[in-house]
Amino acid sequence: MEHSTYGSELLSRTLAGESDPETSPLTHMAVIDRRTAEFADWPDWVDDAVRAAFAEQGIARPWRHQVEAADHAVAERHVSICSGTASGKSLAYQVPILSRFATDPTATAMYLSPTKALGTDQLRSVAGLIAGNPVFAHLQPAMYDGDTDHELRQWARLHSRWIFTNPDMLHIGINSTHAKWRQFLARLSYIVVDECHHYRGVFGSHTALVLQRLLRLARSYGADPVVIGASATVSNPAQALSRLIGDEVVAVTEDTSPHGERTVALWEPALLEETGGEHDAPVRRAAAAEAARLLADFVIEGARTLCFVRSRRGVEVTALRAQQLLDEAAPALSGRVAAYRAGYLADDRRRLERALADGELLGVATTNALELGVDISGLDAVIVAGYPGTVASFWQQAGRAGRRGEGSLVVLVARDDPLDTYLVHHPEALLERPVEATVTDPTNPYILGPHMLCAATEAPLTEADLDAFGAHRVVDDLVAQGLLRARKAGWYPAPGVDPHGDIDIRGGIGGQVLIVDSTTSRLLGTIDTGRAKRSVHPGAVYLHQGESFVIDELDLDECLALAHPEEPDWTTSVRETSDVQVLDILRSQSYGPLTVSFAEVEVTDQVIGYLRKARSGEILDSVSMVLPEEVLQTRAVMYTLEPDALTAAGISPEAFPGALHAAEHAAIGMLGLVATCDRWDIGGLSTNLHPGTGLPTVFVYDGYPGGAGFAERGFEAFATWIDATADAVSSCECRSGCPSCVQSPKCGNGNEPLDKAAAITVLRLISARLPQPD
Ligand SMILES: Nc1ncnc2c1ncn2[C@@H]1O[C@H](COP(=O)(O)OP(=O)(O)OP(=O)(O)O)[C@@H](O)[C@H]1O
Repeated sequence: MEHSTYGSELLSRTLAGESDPETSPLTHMAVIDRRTAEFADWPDWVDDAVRAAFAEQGIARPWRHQVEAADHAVAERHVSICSGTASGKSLAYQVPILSRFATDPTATAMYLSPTKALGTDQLRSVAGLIAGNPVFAHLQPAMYDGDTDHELRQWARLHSRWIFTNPDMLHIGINSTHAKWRQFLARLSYIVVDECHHYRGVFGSHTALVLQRLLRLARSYGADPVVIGASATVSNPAQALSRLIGDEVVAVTEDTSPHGERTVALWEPALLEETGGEHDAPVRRAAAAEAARLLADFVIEGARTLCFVRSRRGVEVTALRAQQLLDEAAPALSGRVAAYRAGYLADDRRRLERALADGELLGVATTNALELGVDISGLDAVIVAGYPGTVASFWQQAGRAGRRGEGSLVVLVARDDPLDTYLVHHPEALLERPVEATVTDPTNPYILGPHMLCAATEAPLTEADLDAFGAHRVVDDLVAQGLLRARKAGWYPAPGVDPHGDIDIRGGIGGQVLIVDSTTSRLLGTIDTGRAKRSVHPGAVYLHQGESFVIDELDLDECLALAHPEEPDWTTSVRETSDVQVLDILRSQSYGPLTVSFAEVEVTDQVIGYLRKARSGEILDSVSMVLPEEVLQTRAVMYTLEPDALTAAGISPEAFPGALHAAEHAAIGMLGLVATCDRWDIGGLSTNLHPGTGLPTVFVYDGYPGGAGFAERGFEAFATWIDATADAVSSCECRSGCPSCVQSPKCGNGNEPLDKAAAITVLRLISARLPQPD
C-alpha cells in the first residue's frame, strides 16, 4: 500500500519536542505532489534483443520521455535529457546504443562521467543488461580510467566496443594517443555525457574543449558521433550540452516517471548562547551537529536516511556523532549508521552501497560522492547539511529520497553563512527558482590556449578549426611565443612541444603544488599554485581523508608543501594585502551616482601572515609571514558610488570602509544565488578611494586566470544579486555582523573593519537605483 504522507509525518514526529514556534528550527515546509507514470510503446527501431533485455529487468514499457529522447538520438540529433533523479535517463541512452550494436557489430560508443564511481555503476548496469546474451557478446563494455591497469587498458582499446571513461582520461589517455584508437574512433557512433550539470566553471570549460577535440578527431577518422547528454538538474539543458560540444542540441525536459509525495523542510539551527565568535559575533549550532541529531532521530524512526555533508571531515564527524547519540538512545541501532566518502577503497564503497540498498544500513553520512548517479534511490529521508552551492545539487541530493509511490522527507539544514541563512528564510529562492545555468567559458584564453596546443599536436590545426574553437587570437599568441608554427597547410606544434601533461582538468589553471607528508614521504594531494599560499602556507592545517596535518614548509619554486601529521584544535586564516587594477572596462552601466561594470582586472595579492583561531572562532594569535606577491589577471564585476550619495544616505566618510567591506563580503557570500560558484571560487576588494576610479569602489572577481564566468553572471544578474544580499544582511538577527551575514571565513583582513548597518544602507542605496529584475 502506498503511504504518501510519510514525509510530513516523519517531520512532525521529529518536531514533537519543539512546541515554541519562536525557537523552532523549522523555517519552512513545502509538499511536492506525487506524480504518476506515463508510458509509451517501444519504437519500431528498438531491437528485439534490447526489448527482451529490459523485460528481463522487469521493465515492460518505457516512459514517454525516454522514448522521446531515444528517438532524437536515433534520428542523429544531439540530445540533452533533463529529468529528475532516478527517472530512467540511463535507459534513454542505453536503448539507442544497444539497438545500434545489435545491428552493427562494428559500431563503438563512449560513456563519459565526471566521477569514477558513476562510470563503474553505469558499466555494471550495462553489463547486467547484456549478460549471457549472444547478440551482445562482441560488446565487451569496459572501464578506461586512471585506475585501470596497463594490460586491461590495452585490452579495452583493442576489444571493447563501449568504453566508460571520464574527461581526465579522455584528455590524457585517448585524445593524446588517438592513433592507437583509430579503429575505435572511426566507428564511434554515440557519446554519452552523463551528469552534464557537473561540467561548470573551469572544469566545465576544460571538459568542453576535451570533448570538442575528441569530436574533431573522430570526424577526421570519418565518424560523426551523436552526443546524448543527461542531467537531473540543469536550467537550459540544450544550451549546457551545446556549449560542451560546440554544436546544436535538442532538449527533452518533460519527466514522465512516477514519484511519491515529497516533503521539504528548511531548518535553521539555534544560536548558541555561550560561544562567541570573531569579534564576539553570535554563532549557530553547527550544521553537521544538527544533522547528526536529525540522522539519529530518523534512524530511530526506522527511516532509511542519507545525510549529505559538505566536507570529508564533516562526514566522519556526523556519522560518529549520530552513532554516539544512538549509543545513548537506541544502542542496537548505532551499528546501522556509517560514513561514506571519496577516498575509501572501492570495495568498501561497494559494501556500503549494498548495505544501504538492502536496508542493513539505515543511515549514511556522505559527501557529494553519493550525489551523482550511483543507483541509490528509494530512501525515506535525505538531510542536506549545508546548502550544497547550487539549486541543481540540492535537487540532485533531494532526489535520492522517495521509493516509487511512497512519501519522503528532505531537510536542508542551514550552515552559518549568508546564502544558507537567506535560503531558509526565502524558501522561494530555493524551491521555486529554476536550477542555475551552468557557467562555462571555453573561450577563456588561459584555458583555450593550452587546449589548442594539445589539438595541434593531435592533428595540425586548420582555418576551420580556428573558426570552430574561436581561437584565432589565441593561436596568434601561441605562434608569437614560438609554440606553434604557421605553415601553408595549417598550424603545427614547434618541435619538442608536449602539452598534454601541463593541463590539469580539475585543478584549475597553472601548475600544481604537491603536498607531501615529510614523515613518510607520502603524497597527500595537490593544490593549484594560485590557492597554495592561502591553503598550505607554513602553519596551515591541511585535512586529508579524515587525517589532519600541519604544513611546515611551502616551496613555491619547487611546487612542494611539506607537512607532518598533527591534529591541532585551531585553524588558520591568512591575512593578506590586495590591490586591483582595472585593465579594461568590457561593459558598463550607470544609474546616477552608481556605476556597475564588468571589467578585465589585474589583482595583486600578498600574504603577510595568518590568524590562528580556536574551533569556537576565538582568535588565539596573529603570526607574521611574508610570501611573494601573486598577480592574477581575471574578470570582475565592480561598482562605484559617488561619495555624496553615501553621505546623503547617512554614512559618514569614516564609515565608508566598513560599509563597503561588509557589503562586499555579503555579496561574495551571495553570488552563488545567481552563478554556479561558491565563495572559494571568487575574491573581492573594497576601497573608499580607488586610484583607478577615484571613487568608493567594490570589486568581486573570479579567482581563476582569465575568469571563469562567475563575475560575468554577477554583472548580468546584478539587481537580483544585490537585492538578495540586502535582504540577507538586513534579516540576519545578529547585532553587528556574524558569519551568517557580513563576516567572511576567508577575509584577508581578519574581518576588519565591518559595519553591518552601513552595509545595509549601501546595498539598499544600490537596489533603489537599479531597475528591478522581472
Ligand atoms: N520505463 C521504466 N519502467 C520502470 N522502471 C524503470 C523504467 N526506466 C527505468 N526504470 C528504473 O528506474 C530506476 C532509475 O533509473 P536510472 O538509474 O536510469 O535513472 P537516472 O535518471 O539515470 O538516475 P540518476 O539521476 O540517478 O542518474 C532504475 O532502477 C531503472 O531500472
